[in-house]
Parts: sequence; structure tokens; C-alpha cells
Amino acid sequence: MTNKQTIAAIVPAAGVGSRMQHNAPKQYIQLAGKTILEHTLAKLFQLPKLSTIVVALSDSDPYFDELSFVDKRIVRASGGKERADSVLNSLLFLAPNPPTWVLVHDAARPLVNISDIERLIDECMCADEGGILASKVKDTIKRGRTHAIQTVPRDDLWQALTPQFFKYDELKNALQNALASGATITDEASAIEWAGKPVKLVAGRSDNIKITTPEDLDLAGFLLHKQQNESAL
Ligand SMILES: Nc1ccn([C@@H]2O[C@H](COP(=O)(O)OP(=O)(O)OP(=O)(O)O)[C@@H](O)[C@H]2O)c(=O)n1
Ligand SMILES: C[C@](O)(CO)[C@H](O)COP(=O)(O)O
Repeated sequence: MTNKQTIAAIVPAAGVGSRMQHNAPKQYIQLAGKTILEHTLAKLFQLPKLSTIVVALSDSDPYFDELSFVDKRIVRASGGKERADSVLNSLLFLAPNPPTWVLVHDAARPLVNISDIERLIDECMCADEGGILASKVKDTIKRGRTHAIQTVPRDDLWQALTPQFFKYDELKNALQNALASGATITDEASAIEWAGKPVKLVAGRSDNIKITTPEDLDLAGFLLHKQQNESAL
């Protein structure tokens, strides 16, 4: 990375985790000795290229201040109604001192592999084009409802993961304009696509799961323990 280019991370962590049906937002569920959010941030702390780590939190979040972090790159921004609003709020928070690039990574994806993130950053910066981690679809995919289903050709189907990595200005403008137009934006790439700009797909590990529903917890807990044991070797 040339010394003039900077990278800020944005961690959307302002969700309520309704699909988890838990008594607290899922990012604060304890797995392998830490909250999911702490596991996710611990991954980003291993990336010295990140100048700042913006964590988007609900203004009424009573849990975050109970956590303590040695890494002083963490700053808090206000979350929004939807994930895209939380990301846009974080981008606007960075406006007084904007980075060259932003790396957006879900708080709910603590299993992400560091080398996948580094590869995403390197490939995008080399191509000077934004991109996302994604995993090739492995199952047969159906569209429709009972008695009226179709099999979807899957050769070019990918599951979008995070991090998603884009130029600050490009993402801020695309997100602002897409949301203002009423477009449905569920990830950063969909705003960039809405703006008609290219998105690189960088293959990432499929175990970089988004912890979403209760059955994700056992798998995530097992894999987090496995990662901890491996890093202790
Ligand atoms: N208004 C929102 C909604 C979601 N998120 C974050 O975006 C990530 C991915 O969203 P998702 O998995 O959908 O989390 P929730 O919205 O909390 O889950 P649910 O849809 O089940 O309520 C999570 O880290 C979540 O905290 C956010 O920052 N702001
Ligand atoms: C950003 C994301 O994780 C990419 O797959 C996904 O779009 C988040 O969707 P959610 O409904 O907000 O969980």
C-alpha cells in the first residue's frame, strides 16, 4: 500500500438480532469466552493497515461500554434503522478526515479468516477497484414456493460475505444516492452495483458465516474454539 492510501474499518454492530430470538442483541452473546463482537474486533486488531475501526452501535446500546479494548483505533458511531443506514452514518462520521478505502465487516461474522481479508485488500488495491469476499454456492438452489419451484443455474452464483472493501468517496456517494432513491440495499456491493460500478468477487472461506439464527451458535462456538486452539500453537 503506498503511504498516501489509508484504510478505515466499519463494523456494523447496531442490529437487534431479531432472528436469534435472544434476550440481548446477538453480537453480545458469549462464545468461546468472549462476546461475538469481541471476537470480530480481535480479528480486525490483527490488521495494522487499518487506521481506524468505527463500530456502529445503537445509541441505546448498554453493553458496549462494559467491554474494554487495548486497541485505541476503536471509535463509536451511531447505528441507523437498517444496516445500510448504520454504514452510511459511519461513513459520514469519517467525513472530517476521510480514508482512501473503507473495509466494512459485520460484527456477526467473527469467524473471518485474516488471510482472506488481506487478500481482499491486496487484490482490490492492486486493481484499484472495490470488491467483496464471497463464497461459491455449493448447493442446488431453488426459486419459488411449494409446487412451483425452479432450479436456478448456479455456475455464476456466489454468497456475498464481508468484509466488503471500497473507495470511501465511491461508497459514500453510492450509498447516499441509492438510499435516497428508495433502493433496497442489503450490502455495500448492492449500492455500488446500483451506481453501475464494478465489484470484484474475491473467493473467501465459506465458514465465514454470519451468525443469524440459534442453530448458528453451536457451529460458530466450535469453530471459534478451534481457531483459538490453532492460534495458541
Ligand atoms: N440497523 C442495523 C442492522 C444490522 N446491523 C448490523 O449488521 C450486521 C448484519 O446484520 P444482521 O445479521 O441482519 O443483524 P441483525 O439486523 O441484528 O439481525 P436480524 O435481521 O435478525 O434482526 C450485524 O452485525 C448487525 O449488528 C447494524 O449495524 N445496524
Ligand atoms: C452484508 C451481508 O452480510 C452480506 O451477505 C448481508 O447482506 C447482511 O444481511 P442482513 O439481512 O443484514 O443480515
